[in-house]
Amino acid sequence: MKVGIIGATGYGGLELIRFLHNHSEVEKIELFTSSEEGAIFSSKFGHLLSIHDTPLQKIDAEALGSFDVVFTSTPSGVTSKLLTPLVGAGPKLIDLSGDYRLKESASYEKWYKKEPAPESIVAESVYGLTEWNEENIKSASLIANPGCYPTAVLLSILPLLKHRLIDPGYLVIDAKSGVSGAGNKPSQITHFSEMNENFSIYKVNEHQHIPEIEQALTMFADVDTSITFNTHLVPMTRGILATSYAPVLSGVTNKQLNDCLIETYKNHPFVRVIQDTSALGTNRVKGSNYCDIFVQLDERTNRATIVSVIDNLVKGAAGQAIQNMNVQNDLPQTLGLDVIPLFI
Ligand SMILES: NC(=O)C1=CN([C@@H]2O[C@H](COP(=O)(O)OP(=O)(O)OC[C@H]3O[C@@H](n4cnc5c(N)ncnc54)[C@H](OP(=O)(O)O)[C@@H]3O)[C@@H](O)[C@H]2O)C=CC1
Ligand SMILES: CC(=O)N[C@@H](CCC(=O)OP(=O)(O)O)C(=O)O
Repeated sequence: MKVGIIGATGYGGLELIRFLHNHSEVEKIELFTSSEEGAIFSSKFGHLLSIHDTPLQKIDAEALGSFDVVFTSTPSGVTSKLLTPLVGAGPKLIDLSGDYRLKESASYEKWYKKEPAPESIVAESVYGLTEWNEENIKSASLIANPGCYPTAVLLSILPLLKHRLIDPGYLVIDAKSGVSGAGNKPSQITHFSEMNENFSIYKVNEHQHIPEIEQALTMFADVDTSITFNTHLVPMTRGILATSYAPVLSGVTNKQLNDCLIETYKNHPFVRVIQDTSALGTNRVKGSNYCDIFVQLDERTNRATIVSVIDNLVKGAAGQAIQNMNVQNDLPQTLGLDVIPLFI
């Protein structure tokens, strides 16, 4: 396959390159830029010396039309403008931004405060939460890859909601992310001297992933609810840990909660149900496409504590995007992604 990456110089783009380089069905990877046309990639990113010594190319819809797959790993609001000319032009499209995830334009405008993508294109796009939408992904021409937080949260709570084991009315989700989640553009909140030795909350009750999570709960678990969801920045580079709290429904046991997760994911290689909290942390998934999940019933309060961890740049972005490319092209889901987490 011939693959193009728009936004290759960003963190998501670099991770796409890292995994696609080892993908046995990818023969060619070409890199596209909005700002650095002609620059030799490895002179900008020295770790790719003798691996990607090719020049960055100008984004050109006509040239991209001849590719089998095109990934966009560019900012929300910008992406839909770049992708519109490519829709229906030939390549299968996989977008890592938020531009095609929300089905209602008004919701996108409200939460992203940007101009929405054309409605007809959004209607055609398929939400790429791989483990939950495989059949639709197979035939998708445009995949809206999920956000990093929604990936972590949804994989852990969807089975329990779908099987009516927890109460959807009182879902509280507390999520923490490493700084690479904010991309490569420096800002006040990610400035080393203000982020280091600091643990902060941001976008309180107004994170753009709230409507995405709620939409997916309706789509996959037939649950219509409003969640409390808040996000925190942790002074580390990679990883998300999300803890969700929900009352269990009458009579539900700890075993039922765990059995539900184990049964749901028994044939899904990237989701691991963890029984022991000493094996739960962002370093257990770092650099890999795994999502580790854990659930425990607090019998004192009758509430479930549900935890999930991912690497935001892999299962939360580039890894899941390649997993989706594999499904879309009838390849084994693990192709190119079969790596052991970094751990240390
Ligand atoms: N970081 C994360 O953990 C996750 C990110 N995402 C989403 O994936 C996308 C990429 O994220 P990430 O790689 O972190 O972002 P980065 O900010 O690291 O990189 C984005 C890249 O997009 C390109 N770009 C910037 N502005 C424009 C523009 N106006 N027109 C065209 N290209 C532009 C730039 O490359 P160049 O200048 O070479 O064109 C830049 O390197 C974003 O939409 C993000 O929200 C999703 C899940 C997780
Ligand atoms: C740490 C950090 O800042 N993380 C980002 C996640 C970015 C992302 O995935 O946003 P999209 O929905 O635009 O793809 C955030 O909280 O906004």
